[in-house]
Amino acid sequence: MEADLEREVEAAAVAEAAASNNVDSIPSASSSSGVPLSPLHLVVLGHVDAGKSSLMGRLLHELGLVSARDDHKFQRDAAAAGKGSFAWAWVLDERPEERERGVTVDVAMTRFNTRRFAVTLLDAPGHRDFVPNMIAGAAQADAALLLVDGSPGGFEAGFSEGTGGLHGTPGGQTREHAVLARSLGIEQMAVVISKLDTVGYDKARFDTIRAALLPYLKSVGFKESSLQWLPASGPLGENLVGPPQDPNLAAWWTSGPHVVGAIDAFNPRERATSKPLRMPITDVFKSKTGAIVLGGKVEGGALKPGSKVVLVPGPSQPFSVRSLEASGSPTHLVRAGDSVEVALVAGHGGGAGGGGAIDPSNVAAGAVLCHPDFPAVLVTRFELRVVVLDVPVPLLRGHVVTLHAHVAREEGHITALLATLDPRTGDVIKSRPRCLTKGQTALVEVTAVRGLVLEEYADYRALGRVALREGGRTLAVGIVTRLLE
Ligand SMILES: Nc1nc2c(ncn2[C@@H]2O[C@H](COP(=O)(O)OP(=O)(O)OP(=O)(O)O)[C@@H](O)[C@H]2O)c(=O)[nH]1
Repeated sequence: MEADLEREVEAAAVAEAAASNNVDSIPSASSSSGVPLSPLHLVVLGHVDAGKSSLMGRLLHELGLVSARDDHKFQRDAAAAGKGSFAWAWVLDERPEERERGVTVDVAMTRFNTRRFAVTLLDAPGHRDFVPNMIAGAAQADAALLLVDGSPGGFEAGFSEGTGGLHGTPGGQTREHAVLARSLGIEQMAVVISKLDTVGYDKARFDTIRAALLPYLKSVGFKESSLQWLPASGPLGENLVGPPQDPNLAAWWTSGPHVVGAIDAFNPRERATSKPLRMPITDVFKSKTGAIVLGGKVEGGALKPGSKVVLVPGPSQPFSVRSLEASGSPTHLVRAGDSVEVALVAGHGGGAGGGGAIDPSNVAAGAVLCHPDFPAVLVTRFELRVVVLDVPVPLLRGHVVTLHAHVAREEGHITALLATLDPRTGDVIKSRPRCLTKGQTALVEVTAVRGLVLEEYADYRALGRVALREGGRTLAVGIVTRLLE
């Protein structure tokens, strides 16, 4: 991202760390040897067919998390469907839906432990049509694996630039995912180059892809020191949990990390425990006992059974937390950074079937659970500092856009072009420009049709980032500088 955005991101990180009171060193899970584990939300990104699902499916198998029976079933079902080569992907892609759900943001979520982390894995779809789901996944993530197809022509397809003009084609998802991930707050990423078996594990191909991709990743705001690079193959099980076995790869990949090693090399995120409770909702369902259960990641604050909460937007009366689950296990405390399921009862006590005032089908993905004394506000007009991406035509006042913020999606339009800015100093270059073109940094005013839960970025990073999209393209990404209405 541009230098000013970068600075703000860093300043906010320092402020957040200072405010977090060190409650954060309390771990929420421990490894088999009793070593405390930090939570890590990891999103897997990459162009369609880059090998994301196969890699993660095989990794779960290598970690012993897929039973032999399921393994067999996936191979058999995938083969029967004429998609034998997709068998590993089915581990993640084929999830039975047992519960009666209201909203679900369609990002496959799986948990596993590494030596240092209790990982919540978010497998985001690579197809362009599913970029909104990818945004929801990346918005919750602390780090990313970016899968890049190393086969002949594969990298080039994913890294293609869009063609300009109104009817031009958008660029590959390697580009779009990288810029979105960075703008949604992901600072550390491991680039995993897959399918090198198709070129005999040619080191030159690995080096060429790295040389082409690194300048781009730096230009969108990743620091070189926060990037890792490694080869791996999901279907062939190469370099996932141990050193490569194929002699052609082992010949030159001698001291670099394998996938699990790269995950363990990420830094844990500071937990914003001292901030007001904010939990954007990704999932709503009724438990077997009839209680309303909300799923999502706690971005700030903490919760325990008995805590009073409100849903914004939602019914005005508070609810009580009846029980909590984190990483699939019941718990008495959840804090910023945890992925949780919160069972609610009506605030005045309720019964087993309490919380009935929330109808699962009426909860929008992106509603936010808050403390009743510090509720979030629903905003319809706000100011954004944006970087304009690969727009087919210049952006004008009145431009209709889809707004993506944390896991929320809402229709809106650009109500004013306030100024173009110097990306380094933030100084105004031109007030009230007539249009915005690719690469410009600008201050714009945006109106949302129905309202979004947003925070000013300086106050609350996780709820202060917005992406503007239209017709399958990301037009601009930015941070919320002022809430106006
Ligand atoms: N030869 C080879 N094929 C691979 C490798 N990784 C994945 N594939 C194949 O590539 C195809 C796509 O793999 P997926 O894992 O479904 O790709 P994806 O990135 O999850 O795809 P989307 O979720 O649709 O974006 C499948 O046929 C895989 O078997 C690899 O390292 N080598």
